Amino acid sequence: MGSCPAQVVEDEGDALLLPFLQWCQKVNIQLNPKVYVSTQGTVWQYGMLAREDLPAGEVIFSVPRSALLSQRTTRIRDLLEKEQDILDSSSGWVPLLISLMYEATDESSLWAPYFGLWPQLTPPDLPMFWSEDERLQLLKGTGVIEAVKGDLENMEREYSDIVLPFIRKHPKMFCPQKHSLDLYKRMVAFVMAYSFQEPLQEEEDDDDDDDDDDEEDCRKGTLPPMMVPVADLLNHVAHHNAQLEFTPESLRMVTTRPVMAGDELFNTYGEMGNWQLLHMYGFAEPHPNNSNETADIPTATLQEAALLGAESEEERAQVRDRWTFLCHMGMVSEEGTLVFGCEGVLTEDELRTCLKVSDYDSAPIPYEAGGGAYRRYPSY
Ligand SMILES: C[S@@+](CC[C@H](N)C(=O)[O-])C[C@H]1O[C@@H](n2cnc3c(N)ncnc32)[C@H](O)[C@@H]1O
Repeated sequence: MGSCPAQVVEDEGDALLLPFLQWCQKVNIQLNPKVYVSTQGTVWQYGMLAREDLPAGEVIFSVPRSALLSQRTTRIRDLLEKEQDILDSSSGWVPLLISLMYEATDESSLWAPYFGLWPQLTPPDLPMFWSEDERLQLLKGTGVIEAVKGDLENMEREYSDIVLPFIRKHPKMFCPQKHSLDLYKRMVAFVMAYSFQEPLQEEEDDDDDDDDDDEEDCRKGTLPPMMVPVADLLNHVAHHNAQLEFTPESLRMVTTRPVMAGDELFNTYGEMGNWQLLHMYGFAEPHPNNSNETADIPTATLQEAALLGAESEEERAQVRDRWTFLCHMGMVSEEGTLVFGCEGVLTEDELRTCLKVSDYDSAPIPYEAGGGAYRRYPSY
């Protein structure tokens, strides 16, 4: 499958691509010659396109695990392991973020040609970089405003409470001027929009030397995110035509349906509505392309509506009492959300409960279950 870099770069005008593709060859990332990387003919900057027709099931590239950039592969891996107790955080992203700050600011890093694709390490234009006024004006009524508020608070707290003390403890390797809060935020944006999270394997090999590490990594029910060069050049659409597969030796991007010559190859970043895409990736799919689109209504809004509909103080008191009771029971919460997908309600149990709380207990629920739990995102 391997091919020389010049075969996989179409727009030779892009001076950054060729060194990156030469690096890919050096680290044994195998690119199928039937595809090429380009900034021309893609939905957003870098992307991958088919040079020839591709059948479903074709491997378009494979990335050996040694080329992944994670807290396990960075040159500061031993230090991160030694300091893991002070690097613990609710997001679980701190070790990767420190690894990225270290590798991205060192020209001798193995991953320097990878970071070289984004000069000045300019992150995508996520709403977290917009002004608060812009967010309030342009994103009113979406979940993005609250989500970004939480992200910014988390980032600032994590940087001052965990990252800065770590940086000061290791002055030979880090300095606060270079490894600043601004750089930290940009790295968070890269992790948000470019990283991958490997699904947890159900069975662990008992003899595996890495068992203790894996246990540590899995303690929050997910493995930590990692950077996957080349895989992160693919853009996303809901109706995607490729997806990433994980094998013990490598990660492989495989077509999920036939792709015609000239078409862009699209990965899936997950089943996400437009507000979630905007929050995490800074774009939304034009209507009606996003088959994962949802309308999300905070459960608290339903309670407010029930209170407005109550006709007496006694009825209002009843609504409040029932709501408080169900909050105590853990059946609804102030932060909960009702999610309506294109095909039906994705949070049917919560909707049923809320309607009961809201004194509409005799009303039939006119929706079919949409199937599947509402996908949650890391609180970043
Ligand atoms: C994993 S990167 C993909 C590579 C990216 N095109 C680049 O040039 O670096 C994810 C970013 O690509 C862009 N992107 C991905 N899919 C997109 C789409 N369908 N429409 C617009 N932008 C998209 C967004 O800026 C997103 O944050």
